[in-house]
Amino acid sequence: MGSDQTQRHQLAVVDLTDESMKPGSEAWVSACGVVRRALEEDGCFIALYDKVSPVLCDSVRSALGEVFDLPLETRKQLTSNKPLHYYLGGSWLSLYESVPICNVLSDNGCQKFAHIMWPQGNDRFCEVMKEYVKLMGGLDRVAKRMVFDSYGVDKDRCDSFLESNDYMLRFIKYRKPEKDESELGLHAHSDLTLLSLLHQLDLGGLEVKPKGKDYWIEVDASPSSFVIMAGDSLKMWSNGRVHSCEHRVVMNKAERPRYCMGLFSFNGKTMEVPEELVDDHNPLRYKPFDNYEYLRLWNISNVNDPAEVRLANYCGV
Ligand SMILES: O=C(O)CCC(=O)C(=O)O
Ligand SMILES: [Fe+2]
Repeated sequence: MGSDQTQRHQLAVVDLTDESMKPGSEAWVSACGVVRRALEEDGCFIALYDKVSPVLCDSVRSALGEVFDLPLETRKQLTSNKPLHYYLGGSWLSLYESVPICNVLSDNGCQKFAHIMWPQGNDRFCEVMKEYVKLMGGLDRVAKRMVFDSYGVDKDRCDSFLESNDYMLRFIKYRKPEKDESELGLHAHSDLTLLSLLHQLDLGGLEVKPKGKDYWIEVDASPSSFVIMAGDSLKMWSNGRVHSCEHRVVMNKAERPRYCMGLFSFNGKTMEVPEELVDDHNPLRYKPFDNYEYLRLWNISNVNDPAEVRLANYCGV
């Protein structure tokens, strides 16, 4: 281990602000290769994406503040019949807290959330969040199209897959640790998602462990970059080729609370490994997969299991 090794290993950066980045173009084909390698080796890459303007970022920071200024009892009202789509915090998550907007890309996702948080209404909040999640949703779609392209799965299949994707946005906050308290904001884990898009709008603290390595890479915070991570469900879809990104949050430099936004995607329909990803060298590893049933099986006793073990237990061939 050691800082030497860490410094030599840099996460891949893909510039999506580049106007020439259109499907089929040279820039696109080359970026698809970078994305595939990054997801297979590190489970993530950094997307530079300037569509979320500095003004919008400021408004999103204010929206985060507004959500966490509400009484705890109000924030805890966020429940859903979908597994893990509820308020998280307290107990073993001592510094971390997060509040979800479920079905956030549906027409009334933000309004439903705002209505529970502010029964008198909050039109400004809805306007800001709708604009923000539309842009983040666009980024998610570009990333998935790149993944499909890179494995030779065609656009129509990608479009029909995207239609059944379901999105949750989380407002995430970590309080500053007290003196003598652990600085671990969020323990090492991989997400159960297809993709997780993380926007460190404020302070850094996110760290990623590349596949098979024993060191962590710090991910710098920047309003114009997003961390795009593969979760267990994309690993399953890719027949195990994509690495479900191992990550954690460390609050060792924070003199104030840390805020972050996360867009998490799941699939609403049963998923199967595409035939393009199965051959003699890569025999089928997973049976058809129900994303929500998989979420339902998650619990505190398997939180530390590697994605590999969780997937093998749930849908291994
Ligand atoms: O706060 C972050 O940067 C990461 C959050 C995270 O990993 C999660 O909510 O699953
Ligand atoms: Fe995570």
